[in-house]
Amino acid sequence: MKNIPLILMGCGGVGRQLLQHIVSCRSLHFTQGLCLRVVGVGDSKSLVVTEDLLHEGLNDGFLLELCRVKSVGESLLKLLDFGKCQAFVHPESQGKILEIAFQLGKKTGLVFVDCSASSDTVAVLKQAIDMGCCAVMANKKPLTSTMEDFKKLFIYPRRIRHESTVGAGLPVIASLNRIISSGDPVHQIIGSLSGTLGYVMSEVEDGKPLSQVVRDAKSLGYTEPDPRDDLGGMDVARKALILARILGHQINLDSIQIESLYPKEMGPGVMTVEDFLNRGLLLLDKDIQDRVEKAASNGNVLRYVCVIMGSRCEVGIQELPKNSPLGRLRGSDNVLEIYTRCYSKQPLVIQGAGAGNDTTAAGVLADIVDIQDLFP
Ligand SMILES: NC(=O)C1=CN([C@@H]2O[C@H](COP(=O)(O)OP(=O)(O)OC[C@H]3O[C@@H](n4cnc5c(N)ncnc54)[C@H](OP(=O)(O)O)[C@@H]3O)[C@@H](O)[C@H]2O)C=CC1
Ligand SMILES: N[C@@H](CC=O)C(=O)O
Repeated sequence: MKNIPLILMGCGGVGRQLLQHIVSCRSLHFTQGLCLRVVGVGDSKSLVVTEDLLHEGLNDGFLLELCRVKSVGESLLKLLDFGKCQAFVHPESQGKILEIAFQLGKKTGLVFVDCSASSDTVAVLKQAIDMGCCAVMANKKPLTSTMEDFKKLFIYPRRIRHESTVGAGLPVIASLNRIISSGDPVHQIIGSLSGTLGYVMSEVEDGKPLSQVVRDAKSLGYTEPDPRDDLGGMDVARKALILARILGHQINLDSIQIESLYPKEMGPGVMTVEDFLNRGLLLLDKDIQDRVEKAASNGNVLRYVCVIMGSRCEVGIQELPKNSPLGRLRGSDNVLEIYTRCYSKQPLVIQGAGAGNDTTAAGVLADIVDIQDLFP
């Protein structure tokens, strides 16, 4: 039986869904000769760790209780009542995480799973990789900081997986990597890569106000913790940057042209998330409705589109024929068209659900299972 120990950073919507997938796939993994052993789970404030790091993971009852505790907004420390764990609070927890990486990295290949939405994890991930650990990420921020960080994270490319950073569970990164490995040059990528903006556009087309639709997208688990990351185009820009960097372009976020759907006066430094959701969005309803109606009068729809051509990346709204591949998209679906030498007239097309906790966590789980060859 292959034993894959992992430590989960972030137990919000995606992280908790991942734990539930791990528990419900126990017998499937058993038939595949695999056992995923969750040795620790952390959030922004604390960390819970199994008592016997070398031999035992947190048991399934504990993991399900953890999901319950976090889903009602309680602290991980509450789990001390459940027994069989040690708990640490920040900043002590950071030191503990690195101690575990040092203890288990070379010996077991411990997988760091980043389901946080934080930039802070990059430092831990880089050190953990240096200590022999693997990394699986849904979090885009570590891959979109400096080029130096990006290179350090990929110093052992076999040990890092991040399928869910682009298109959630869709096989975007795997397909692109196969194209690159085969030496087939990528000429252009065009896509609609935001589940939130896809959902927003198609619901506004159906006559619903933007303010309501964004709140719905948040409760469906499509948005980033701050939905302005989605509406401002930053989340799509991060995905574009990840794709461009995989293609070998050494660029940064500031080289990407980004169109925002909200003005600077509603930015994070000015309004809280709650204020934006309750007050700011209402002020945007009319403008977006007018734009959608104007496009409809031309037989068109609005889509938030990402274009990568060489090292040039742009993300923004385009008015497109209703019957085009991007125009036909509904709900949170993403679509990506990859044009290469082999796929020149007809692009390789990847389409399907592009957001949501279930599909994203499934993508993370598949990544963890995919690196099993590295484990004894
Ligand atoms: N939802 C989706 O459809 C998709 C999401 N993703 C990505 O998945 C990630 C998670 O998203 P989601 O679950 O919705 O986000 P949530 O906001 O629901 O959860 C984020 C979690 O990360 C924790 N956290 C914050 N900072 C740190 C830190 N420094 N160390 C450890 N944990 C930390 C938070 O802690 P606390 O509980 O204390 O706040 C929380 O538990 C994001 O990066 C997102 O971009 C990717 C593809 C699709
Ligand atoms: N907020 C993102 C989630 C996936 O990355 C989106 O809406 O696409």
